[in-house]
Amino acid sequence: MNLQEPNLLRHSGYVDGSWISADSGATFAVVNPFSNEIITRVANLAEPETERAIAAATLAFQTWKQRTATERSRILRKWFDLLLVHKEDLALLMTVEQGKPIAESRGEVEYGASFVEWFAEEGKRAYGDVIPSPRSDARLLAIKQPIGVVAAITPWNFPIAMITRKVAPALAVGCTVVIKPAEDTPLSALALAYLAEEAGFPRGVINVIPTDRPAEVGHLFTHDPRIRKLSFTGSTATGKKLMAQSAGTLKKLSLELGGNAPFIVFEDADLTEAIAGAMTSKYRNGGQTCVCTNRFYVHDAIYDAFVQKLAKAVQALKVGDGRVADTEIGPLINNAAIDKVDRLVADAIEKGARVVVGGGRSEAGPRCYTPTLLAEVDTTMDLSREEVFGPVAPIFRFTTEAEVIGLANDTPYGLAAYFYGKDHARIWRVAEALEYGMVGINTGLISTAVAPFGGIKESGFGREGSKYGLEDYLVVKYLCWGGINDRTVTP
Ligand SMILES: NC(=O)c1ccc[n+]([C@@H]2O[C@H](COP(=O)([O-])OP(=O)(O)OC[C@H]3O[C@@H](n4cnc5c(N)ncnc54)[C@H](O)[C@@H]3O)[C@@H](O)[C@H]2O)c1
Ligand SMILES: O=C[C@H](O)CS(=O)(=O)O
Repeated sequence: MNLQEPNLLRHSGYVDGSWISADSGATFAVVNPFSNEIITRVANLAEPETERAIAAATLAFQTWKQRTATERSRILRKWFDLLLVHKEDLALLMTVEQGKPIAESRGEVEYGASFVEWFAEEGKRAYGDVIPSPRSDARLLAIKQPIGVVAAITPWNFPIAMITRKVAPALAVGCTVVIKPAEDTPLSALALAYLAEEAGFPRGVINVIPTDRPAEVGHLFTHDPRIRKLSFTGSTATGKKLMAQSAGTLKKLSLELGGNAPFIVFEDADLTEAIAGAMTSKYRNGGQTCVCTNRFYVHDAIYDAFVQKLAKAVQALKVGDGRVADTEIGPLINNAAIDKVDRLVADAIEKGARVVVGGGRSEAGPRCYTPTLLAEVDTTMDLSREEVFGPVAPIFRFTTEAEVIGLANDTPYGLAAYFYGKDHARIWRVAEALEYGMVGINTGLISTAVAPFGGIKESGFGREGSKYGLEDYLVVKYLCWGGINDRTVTP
């Protein structure tokens, strides 16, 4: 892999300002999901090294929180600048370890950097309140303070953005962080740490624990009382485990979990716009995003036209090595992922779904799946309930607004939903009726650092990005200041 800055390819953990090997000397392989080749090996850190990272973050918190928001902002801004200067190298590292097309990797570097830029400024606005006092002899205030040491556990599908979306607000308000990236994609996380060191973050403020032993490290994160906040992005199943494990030390939690996004097309929708939105919300990162459409609901009156138009766009998608400039669909992350997609498609076909495009593995690579479109699907099929996390578009029919709202909400998940239509009154009704944390209206792309990202129900809680994203790393302290009356004056 030819990097302009070879130092960005890191093989060690980053603890207390040092690049360290595992105490045991153990390493684990990082594999290119397209070629199945080992890219490199990385230090396999475990509990002892993690304990040292927590100790370092705890010590560093005492001084980092004393810096002014302006001083912290300047270091975050420098980090943002470095991320953009090294965009090409970071994108190549990401494509090689995660598989996404290089154009999407470049986009993610910019998207991830935008959280650093946004919170470099937002950290200066952790405003409190002066409260009108009910007593003449006292003054009341509410101030905001950093919660403390933050543990961040992040997924493989956005190996930069899911980290910066957490650590940028945490660092901006004065918290320190210990990050456990996904075992599939540690290289992006370690490159982030390298550039953070270059930007001037003091030792112990940022720590990265590469490991293929997530449960062991996670157990320490959830049980150590010095960790005051756990921010997790990943599957709902893992989120539930971590929440239960955190109960003993009552940690503040942010959980960004699984999704099952509906995409509704009403009979008055602009079909061209709806097709464009469908392609974006379904096939980005090969369908491996938490906000990807999982179920399409198309009004009966336009069903055939929609299927025909979407099929044409899906057939044109180029599958292959993410390093090739015009690749649009890369490999799935691992064998378990492609086996799951295979299982869900086979189940749907067995239960009567009609394959319009694709329907099986692609010859482009061992973990490549052909972009697939299934028609005449119904709720007996597993893919109507399970998150496919692959390039598969199942298209359901509906006839009334009430029917489709019921279908769309019939899931334990509540992350993102999308719908296309022109009737203004219906837009309000549907936007308010959908039980999701985020709703795209006549658009298939909603994610930005300036808006609150997050779900409800079993998609988790907490918000990332926007002014709301700052609150997840703050605590409110109430000050009641008595003795205000002038005691030299006799009443
Ligand atoms: N809501 C969001 O913002 C968002 C974003 C990206 C992905 N996701 C969800 O994540 C899932 C896909 O990611 P994934 O397969 O990596 O999820 P995952 O839950 O398997 O892994 C996520 C992270 O948790 C770690 N982990 C796994 N088991 C653990 C344990 N017992 N203790 C501590 N850490 C543990 C992993 O090593 C990884 O770092 C999908 O469900 C997707 O919807 C959600
Ligand atoms: O998959 C999870 C990410 O949050 C998707 S997005 O890039 O933020 O839309």
